[in-house]
Amino acid sequence: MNFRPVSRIAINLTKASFQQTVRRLNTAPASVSPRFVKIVEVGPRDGLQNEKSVIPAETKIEFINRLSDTGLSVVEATSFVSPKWVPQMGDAKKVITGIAKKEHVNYPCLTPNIKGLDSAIEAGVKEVAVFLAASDSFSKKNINCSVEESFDRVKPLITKAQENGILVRGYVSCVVGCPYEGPISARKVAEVSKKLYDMGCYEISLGDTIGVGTPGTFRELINTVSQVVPLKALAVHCHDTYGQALANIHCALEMGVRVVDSSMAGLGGCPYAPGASGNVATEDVVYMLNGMQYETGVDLSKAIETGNWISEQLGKTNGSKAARALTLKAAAAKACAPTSKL
Ligand SMILES: CC(C)(COP(=O)([O-])OP(=O)([O-])OC[C@H]1O[C@@H](n2cnc3c(N)ncnc32)[C@H](O)[C@@H]1OP(=O)([O-])[O-])[C@@H](O)C(=O)NCCC(=O)NCCSC(=O)C[C@@](C)(O)CC(=O)[O-]
Repeated sequence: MNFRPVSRIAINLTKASFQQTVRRLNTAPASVSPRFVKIVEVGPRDGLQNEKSVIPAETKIEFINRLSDTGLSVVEATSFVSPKWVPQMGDAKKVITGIAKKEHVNYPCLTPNIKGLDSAIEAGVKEVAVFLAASDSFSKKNINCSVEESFDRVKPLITKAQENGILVRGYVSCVVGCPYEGPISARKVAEVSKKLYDMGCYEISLGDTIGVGTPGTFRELINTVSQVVPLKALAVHCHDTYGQALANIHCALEMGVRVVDSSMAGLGGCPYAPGASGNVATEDVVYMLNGMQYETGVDLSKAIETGNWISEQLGKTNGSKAARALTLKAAAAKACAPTSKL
């Protein structure tokens, strides 16, 4: 089942009804089927932003096109951030205008400020994401302002995006721990999440930026945040530094969350989160969800092909365990198959 893209529907609405309608439509999959989990693929953005070698725009474009063919309904494509801060994303316009956009896929892009939003609008982007943190120290390192100042920065951005019929997703980073401050309280995360939701973000993605969470901390986190933001508007974004990502996602699913961020081949990491590893691999998430009879719309074999392809382009081993196991299994089966006689 494919997730219904809302941007083209929402664009004709009056501003007053925009926010409510967007929320209703974006949470539709869960209400249509409680077994549907929306996967937000962040590989082209979070996955590649921290790569040291320059990745040609053509490779990024082909990556996104391949992702669009796997059945994913959301592929976060790039970031309109300062190239001085994240050089790898300096080709945002070339990438977003170069892809073959599919009707059933949304292609959100990160925008930290009005300048980024303006560039995104110029490039025809229909959905953007703002990214804040629950930790002042991380916020200062990542976007050069405190958490409080970041609200002043994104408020006019959200308003302008809505005036232009553009959807806004909100990220909250460091939801369990901060690389500079240590543990972060669930109450602080709830406070930032509620403020972002009230400002008009249709979905709040809870980012365990350095992957320190466990099902214990995730349970407390989701319990606390869901008291102020509806569960159906929450997503989880788990880095896998301590090998806890799938367990944390499982915990979130059991609590009713139905949106999961992940990155093909487990690529990723924030340049301003030292020591953090990649995101949970999309292939591993799909494998787990298939086994639990959840629906994602994602074709696992196409996802594995795409993850293997991008890993080859980057000269890396595919970080997905499911992809490695299934690729080896397929190779072994091929080697054992009787050769046909000519
Ligand atoms: C927010 C700023 C811009 C503040 O950075 P600043 O230095 O305070 O900004 P500024 O307004 O003083 O501008 C500095 C220069 O950047 C330019 N500039 C300014 N804005 C833009 C823009 N949008 N696009 C292009 N250029 C821009 C601006 O024009 C100027 O250029 P100059 O005049 O010196 O030539 C900077 O800190 C920044 O870009 N940070 C982005 C960092 C980033 O992308 N981090 C990774 C994404 S977050 C993440 O990965 C976590 C997440 C979401 O995945 C969830 C999780 O895991 O937790």
